[in-house]
Amino acid sequence: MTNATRFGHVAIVGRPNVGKSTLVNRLVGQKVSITAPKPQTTRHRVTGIITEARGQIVLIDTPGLHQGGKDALNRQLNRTARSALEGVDLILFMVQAGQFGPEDEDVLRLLSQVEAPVVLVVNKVDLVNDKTDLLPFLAKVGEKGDFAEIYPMSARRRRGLDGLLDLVFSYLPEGPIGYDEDQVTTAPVRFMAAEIIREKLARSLHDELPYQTTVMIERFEETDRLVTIGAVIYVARAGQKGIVIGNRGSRLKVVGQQAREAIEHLLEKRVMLDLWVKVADDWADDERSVASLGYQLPE
Ligand SMILES: Nc1nc2c(ncn2[C@@H]2O[C@H](COP(=O)(O)OP(=O)(O)OP(=O)(O)O)[C@@H](O)[C@H]2O)c(=O)[nH]1
Repeated sequence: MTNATRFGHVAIVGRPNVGKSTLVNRLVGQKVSITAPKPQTTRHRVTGIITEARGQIVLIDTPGLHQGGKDALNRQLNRTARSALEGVDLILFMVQAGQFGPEDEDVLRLLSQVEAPVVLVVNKVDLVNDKTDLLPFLAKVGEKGDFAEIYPMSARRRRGLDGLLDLVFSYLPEGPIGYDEDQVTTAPVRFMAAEIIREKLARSLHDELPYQTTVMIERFEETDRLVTIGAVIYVARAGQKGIVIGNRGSRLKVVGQQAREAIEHLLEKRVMLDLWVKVADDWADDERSVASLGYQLPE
């Protein structure tokens, strides 16, 4: 018997809308707390850390599994996605039960270039009424790649979360945990605040959201009772500004209100949130501006 802990980095990849954020929130929300990327983790964008007695799982975000445009940002995102997948210990490739389309094929293609074991996570099984329908699907998608395991679950219904954690831990190498627990629980939340704002915006805009939208936190001041946050939503073109702001500011107001409430919930403190929308002129086509907005350019 050994009491050694396990520690490793795990990337969750999959086409948009498959349930990745839901899974991260469920895993992180249920087990510990949320963290922001530390300066030294330049290669990996950390979205959450799960700490248990048996070890620590660092969840990695892979921006850039986008399709479509061939502009600088898109190329950059794909490079970022590939480099984010280098050096991870495990990849969770998420698909939706009963669906495997061209977007899933694209993600799969990206995965063929990486070395880490890939677990095929089949999410939203709650949407499949007759579970016997699931078996042929699992068999079919299972043959599309070299998967270490196939794991059906439902992130939204919280079905299969504990099993997934067991599975993930079994793939992580033994080693000391990389983040101390204090740091995890008191970690900076600027990054999360930006993600929350972007998420509320995405929900409000549905498919209208231009993927070149970036949220930057420009001000973050915390006192015992109040957190004051100033954030800028950058859009690529002037025409998109109106979409984000909405009729007489209605959309921005709703997004701001929802984001504020979510951040208050996260911080357990009152939050003052100021949102601005700015046009970052053509930054999607300018690699230097892309870098200055937070995406790293490869050497
Ligand atoms: N029925 C069902 N819906 C789910 C499940 N998991 C996630 N969803 C829903 O699917 C939608 C998309 O989920 P997200 O977690 O935002 O998906 P995502 O993969 O992070 O999407 P992107 O951020 O666009 O890449 C949301 O409405 C979720 O509530 C599930 O297990 N069952």
